Amino acid sequence: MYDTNRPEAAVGQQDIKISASDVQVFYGPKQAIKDLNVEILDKTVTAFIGPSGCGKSTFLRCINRMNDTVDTARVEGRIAIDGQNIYDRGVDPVQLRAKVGMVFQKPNPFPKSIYDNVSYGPKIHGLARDKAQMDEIVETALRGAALWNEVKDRLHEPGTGLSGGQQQRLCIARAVATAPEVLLMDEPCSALDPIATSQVEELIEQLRTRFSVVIVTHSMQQAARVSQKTAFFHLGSLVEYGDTNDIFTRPRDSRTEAYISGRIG
Ligand SMILES: Nc1ncnc2c1ncn2[C@@H]1O[C@H](COP(=O)(O)OP(=O)(O)OP(=O)(O)O)[C@@H](O)[C@H]1O
Repeated sequence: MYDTNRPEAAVGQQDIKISASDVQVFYGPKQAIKDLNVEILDKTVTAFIGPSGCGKSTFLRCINRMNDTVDTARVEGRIAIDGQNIYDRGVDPVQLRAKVGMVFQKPNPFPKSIYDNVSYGPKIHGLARDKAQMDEIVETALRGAALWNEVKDRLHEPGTGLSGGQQQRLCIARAVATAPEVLLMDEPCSALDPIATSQVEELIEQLRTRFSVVIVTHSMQQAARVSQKTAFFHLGSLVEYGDTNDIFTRPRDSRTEAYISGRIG
């Protein structure tokens, strides 16, 4: 039913990058995530799938503490990156977000030039000594986001003047410019046409050679194409997590089976 003919051979014994234990998330009195435990691997694409409102984005946003910005949100439990609990008092969320980048559903470039969009993060984190080094960071990030050739002659034009697909790759360049270790993507292709979607999917395949990529997607075809691991969420619980191939061909839980066969959703 789904194309699961992906480079499985490339999935070996990767290290655990993110480890979540007994995570509960509340918005006011309402519980959005219940008793979540999961280990997400380095250099792997992990897809979060499940019906609308099941908590995929909520959990994704816990991984870089974006939920700190929601007044009513409360996160309990432990989420560790390389063994360090990101909710420890000493962790600075701004530093954390440089290490754990995020790309949103709707491309959201700053109202600045293409160059400034990409140099913004490196600038606030002091990653460049001088202009020459910043130029290099910007070029590397744009190349890494497969956008350099399209924009190299218009770096000082507004990022908002690019097409939707180019804007999303610009947002990916902006996220990769701070040399993150994890990239979180919340339905990154939902506003893109099929050509731009396949460019972003090809990019995801390249990005995972460098870091851990976690993607929320409503498209099961996309999850099957881009991910090696899949987590199925339902009503705030992580129901099933495993190799993407197994989830789509031999789901263990009847709720997963019902979702992938289109009976719930
Ligand atoms: N800022 C918020 N305040 C209150 N409740 C929220 C907030 N954000 C999400 N929720 C609730 O938390 C639950 C999980 O939402 P979440 O957005 O994580 O689900 P999702 O699986 O990503 O959904 P979708 O696929 O529709 O994007 C839902 O019941 C939602 O209404």
